[in-house]
Amino acid sequence: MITFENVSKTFSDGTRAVEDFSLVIPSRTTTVIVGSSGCGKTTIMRMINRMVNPTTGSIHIDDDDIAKLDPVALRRRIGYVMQNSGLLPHRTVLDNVATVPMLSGTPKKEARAAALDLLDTVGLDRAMASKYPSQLSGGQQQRVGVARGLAADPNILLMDEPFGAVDPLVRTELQHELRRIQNKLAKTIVFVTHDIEEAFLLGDEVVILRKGGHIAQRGTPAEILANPVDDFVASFVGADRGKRLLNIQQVGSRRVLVDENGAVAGVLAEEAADGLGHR
Ligand SMILES: Nc1ncnc2c1ncn2[C@@H]1O[C@H](COP(=O)(O)OP(=O)(O)OP(=O)(O)O)[C@@H](O)[C@H]1O
Repeated sequence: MITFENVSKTFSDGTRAVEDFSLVIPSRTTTVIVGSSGCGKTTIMRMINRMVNPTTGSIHIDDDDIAKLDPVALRRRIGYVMQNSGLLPHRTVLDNVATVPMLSGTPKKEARAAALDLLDTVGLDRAMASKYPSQLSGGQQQRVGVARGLAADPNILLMDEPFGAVDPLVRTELQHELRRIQNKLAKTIVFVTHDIEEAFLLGDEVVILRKGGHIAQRGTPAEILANPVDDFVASFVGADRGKRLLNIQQVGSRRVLVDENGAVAGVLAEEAADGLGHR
């Protein structure tokens, strides 16, 4: 569990990035922090591993006040995946993944063997192990980035717009891959994005921010969609434009769901079961 208590951050140039932010992030679930550019998402995330220190307030990981922990040791036990993978260009894929465990004292052979297993976990062919980052596609680089984030077997994984720079098809693939990995590993994932679709797909809990890190609403995707608390949230999730409204349309003996443009979104599950399962 990660607890923010009345956390504020004012940068040295006077920018008040985050004002009085309080949040409890439950363990072993994915919490997505979503909001427009500049609302403070990255600042909030970076305070968890002390890449940024709060001006006031406190952050606890379970019972530990992180201000009292050594930042380097803290960073080594928290996975971090960023938008442009941040891979070391002159190291192979395998060594990029094995580096952090080795810095923490894992013997080289063991770290490399674990890194190969991690390539399997993130869906990368082991043949990629000896390649250099520049020889990989953007999507493959992000997979390596995820493997590297998981390499120290951290309880907490911070992900800062990790799929923001890849094309939409690969992005969808990576999002589904992350769901698969999370179903298996159950880490405490804090994921930052400006994309509400991504937030709803990945988040067990979604936290929608306004500027200054003010929480507009938090809840499960279903709770937020069913009851946007105000016009800001309704607009952010597209509910105000009827974007989320599905209509039931009769097609022969079945009913399908269509979106606001009349495009087919799916079929009701019990009818699909009747129609497809009991033929
Ligand atoms: N090192 C810094 N010094 C001064 N101001 C900063 C610094 N880092 C961030 N800021 C400012 O703090 C505010 C919040 O920035 P932050 O990067 O947390 O937002 P964000 O929601 O992650 O935005 P984006 O989606 O564009 O990355 C912005 O106004 C930003 O310009």
